[in-house]
Amino acid sequence: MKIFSAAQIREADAFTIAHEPVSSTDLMGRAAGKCADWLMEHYPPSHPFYIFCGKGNNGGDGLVIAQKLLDEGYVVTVCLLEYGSKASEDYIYYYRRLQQQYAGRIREIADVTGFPELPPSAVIVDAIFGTGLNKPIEGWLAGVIHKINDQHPRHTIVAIDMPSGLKADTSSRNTPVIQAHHTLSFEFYKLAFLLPENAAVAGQVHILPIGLSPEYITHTSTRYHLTDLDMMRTIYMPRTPFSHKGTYGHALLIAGSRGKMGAAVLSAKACIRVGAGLLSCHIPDCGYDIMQISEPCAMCITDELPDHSAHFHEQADARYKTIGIGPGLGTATATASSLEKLLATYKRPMVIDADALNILSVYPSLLYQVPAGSILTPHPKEFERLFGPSANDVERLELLSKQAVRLQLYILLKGRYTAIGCPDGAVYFNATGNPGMATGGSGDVLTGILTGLLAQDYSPKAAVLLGAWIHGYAGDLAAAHLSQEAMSAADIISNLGSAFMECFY
Ligand SMILES: NC(=O)C1=CN([C@@H]2O[C@H](COP(=O)(O)OP(=O)(O)OC[C@H]3O[C@@H](n4cnc5c(N)ncnc54)[C@H](OP(=O)(O)O)[C@@H]3O)[C@@H](O)[C@H]2O)[C@@H](O)CC1
Ligand SMILES: Nc1ncnc2c1ncn2[C@@H]1O[C@H](COP(=O)(O)OP(=O)(O)O)[C@@H](O)[C@H]1O
Ligand SMILES: [K+]
Repeated sequence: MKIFSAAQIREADAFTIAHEPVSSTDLMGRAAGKCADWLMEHYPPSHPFYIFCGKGNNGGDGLVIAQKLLDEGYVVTVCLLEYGSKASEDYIYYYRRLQQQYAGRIREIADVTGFPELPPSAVIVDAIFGTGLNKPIEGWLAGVIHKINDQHPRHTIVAIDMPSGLKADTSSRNTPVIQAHHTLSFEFYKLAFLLPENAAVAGQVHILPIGLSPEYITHTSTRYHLTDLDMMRTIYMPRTPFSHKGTYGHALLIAGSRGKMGAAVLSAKACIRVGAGLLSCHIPDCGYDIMQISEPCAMCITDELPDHSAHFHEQADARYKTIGIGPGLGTATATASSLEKLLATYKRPMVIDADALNILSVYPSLLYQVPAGSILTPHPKEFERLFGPSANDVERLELLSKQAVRLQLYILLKGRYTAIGCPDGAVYFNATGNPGMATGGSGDVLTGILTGLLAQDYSPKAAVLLGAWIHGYAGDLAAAHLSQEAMSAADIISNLGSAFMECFY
């Protein structure tokens, strides 16, 4: 799914109005009508509604919602915020209609003292500002936003299109924003919903299709995308009947050190579970029994050193379709030196994670030696060590995209919506996964998955998109069976089979 900017959403709106054709008044009626239907499906008429409206088209949506709820017998109070701006034409149209039938339900608020007392079980609808927000909210309007947020523990807050105060494409850090329980957003995810810094504001996001022009959507390009199952089904490659283990590639995993062999085992298991043909693991001598017993499907090469690895560059030759390096590896000087030698000779796309990334952040010139098309998988702290700090999440995404282009790498920045920067500048957000995956070892599993997919001849782009998806999907199945609390990284691996079955069989 493409993620459009506020300006592109306005264009989509105008294109639809011109080409469907449909009047802008009717498009508002259609869009807001969907919200009213959603509200009536989720809240019976025993809930009194308080609908706060600005004077633009977001406010117009609020007026349409009010009219529909009142027509259906709901108890509605419409709070019009009078902040001096000129009302939009569609707002005026729907205001007149509401005024004719339900004048008694309308209140004007021009000051925070006009904020109503809310009865128990009231539902607040935030139709103050949407994608037309053009400056931070200040003065008494900010007071209203705070008053609404004060109700958060007692009353449900449903935002229309955007929580008011939230900017669609730029950071809204340290500005007043509605904290909604639900956001009913039209047609598209907005970038703002996917940023960790906005975790507290949008609540559950529900995308309501409103029939914006499919032609505009298809032909307009965007930097940001959200992955979905349809996209994954175009990427997934079923195994072929006459194939053999050679068809699916021989991967080399370089991982583990004393006390961190678990990371290597988790990666190895995941690599095998996504279908790599063969897996060899380069591990320190102390890990030999651990690996052989834990994962009999993997072959082992032990380093000359007992506790960490420093000779893996001697192994890393063209026999291997790809290499995954980093989980539990340690950052000893000898390990760093072996990584430097490996990067000087091995030229196929590989997966670089954890301690291998930490080594790169200490020796940044090595970043230029990483084979083009390789996948780096930093969590936010590792990303900052590699590429420096950012003032906010939007700037960090811009940095992600810029570095992916500059280095011609895929950079997978982990999080709730893992963001994948591509060498062409595009950024894909992964839609699967849950907080149960915030547990040691989840990232090691991801490294194994990505390595296993690259081994099978998935292109780096296909591997990184599918890998992030199936990792999160398996995590979601694990959480559904076990709870987010009880699941472990090993349970992500156990659920990879069901994830493939559900998504692709
Ligand atoms: N996507 C679609 O296709 C469809 C979209 N639709 C809806 O349209 C919405 C966008 O509507 P929009 O463009 O009229 O802007 P909106 O968010 O109402 O804000 C404008 C108002 O806010 C004011 N204002 C802004 N910032 C302010 C501030 N900080 N402090 C104070 N005032 C501020 C601004 O005042 P001004 O600056 O002009 O004086 C003006 O009054 C969109 O989110 C969706 O809900 C549907 O109806 C139909 C299909
Ligand atoms: N709240 C969350 N929602 C979705 N995915 C999550 C969440 N928290 C963590 N994850 C995923 O779990 C993995 C954690 O990786 P990482 O931090 O490297 O863990 P570790 O180093 O312990 O293996 C990442 O793929 C990340 O996207
Ligand atoms: K809103």
